[in-house]
Amino acid sequence: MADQLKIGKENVPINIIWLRDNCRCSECYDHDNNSRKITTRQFLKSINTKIQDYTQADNNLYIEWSDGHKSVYDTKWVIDTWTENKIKIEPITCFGEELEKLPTKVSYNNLTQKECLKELIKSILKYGVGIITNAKPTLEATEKLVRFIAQPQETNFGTMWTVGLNENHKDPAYLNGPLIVHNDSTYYNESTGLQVFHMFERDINGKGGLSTIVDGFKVAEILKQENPLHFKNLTEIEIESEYIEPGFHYKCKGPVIKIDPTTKEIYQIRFNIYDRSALPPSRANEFYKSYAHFLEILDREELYWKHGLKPGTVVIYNNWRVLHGRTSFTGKRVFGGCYLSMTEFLSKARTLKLIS
Ligand SMILES: C[N+](C)(C)CCCC[C@H](N)C(=O)O
Ligand SMILES: O=C(O)CCC(=O)C(=O)O
Repeated sequence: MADQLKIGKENVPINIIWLRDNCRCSECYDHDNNSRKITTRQFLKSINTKIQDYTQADNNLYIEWSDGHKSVYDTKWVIDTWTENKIKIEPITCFGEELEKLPTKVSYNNLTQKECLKELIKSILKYGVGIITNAKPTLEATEKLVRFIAQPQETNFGTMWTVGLNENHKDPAYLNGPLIVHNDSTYYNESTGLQVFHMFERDINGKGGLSTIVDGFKVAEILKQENPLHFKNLTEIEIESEYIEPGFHYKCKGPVIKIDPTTKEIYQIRFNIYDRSALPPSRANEFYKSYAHFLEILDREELYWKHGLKPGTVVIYNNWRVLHGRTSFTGKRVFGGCYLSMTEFLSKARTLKLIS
């Protein structure tokens, strides 16, 4: 017997073992707790069962199995799940100017409205950037607004953090030199998902200190167009990032461009010049040539959105996509913010039905 059953108007072929594995009857699945109920032994037996009989009626699929088990499925659910027909928001890759113009700006007071919160999250999913205006420039107010999305992530930098105010972290971010655009926490096993920045205090006579923002997905797209082999190398060759400070020693290996093995879509850029460790990459020559090409693209002016962070305006970046840096500066410059984990951010987007 064939190992597939063709169902629905379009005769979509569905794998039979998978069908049985995903029986949604109350014996196999606990709908109250959203979890499978089946025992190991039942599972091992179910692998070998065949379809005895089946009918399709009223948008349902009824199956009688060779071991006597009976299943009823919603036909559309089966087809959508098997074909991975998900609700999603495709990223739109941007040059610098677009990064400035396209992201949604939501006023702080409107965040209590579900539709406005959805607009903000949609913007982060689409462009990698979301902006909140009319916020009070304090760490407390920033925390309050961030919590509309998810709880801030506790890391070695704290939960809500400030930069420019007696910190004791030994990292160039806390000095006043220029920072080449990068992604943060490339050394964590799961890099932080979102990065929230809010300027609290800036010396009016201070020079520089502009934020530099680049869409990393755009850089990867350009690299792929210009040299598919360089692109492939950066999706395959793993490099290590490392971060050390008293009490902490993080290390994580991975490629610069992470792609989903099934969909082939890019889902993370892991680029940080400062935290790249000395561990030799495999295929070193190929790696360096490809990495140099990535850097050479990063030198192009048209990719940059350059702006001064302002008190009252909170900028949120997808740290798995957007690279951020800054120009060197003089004078007092105090900003704060936090990280949000990608896990929590995506969970929120799902509860708002923006993605599935
Ligand atoms: C954002 N905050 C100032 C808290 C931390 C900075 C972390 C800097 C580190 N080199 C990295 O890129 O991950
Ligand atoms: O000073 C800034 O604007 C950015 C600092 C930075 O890159 C960071 O904290 O990760």
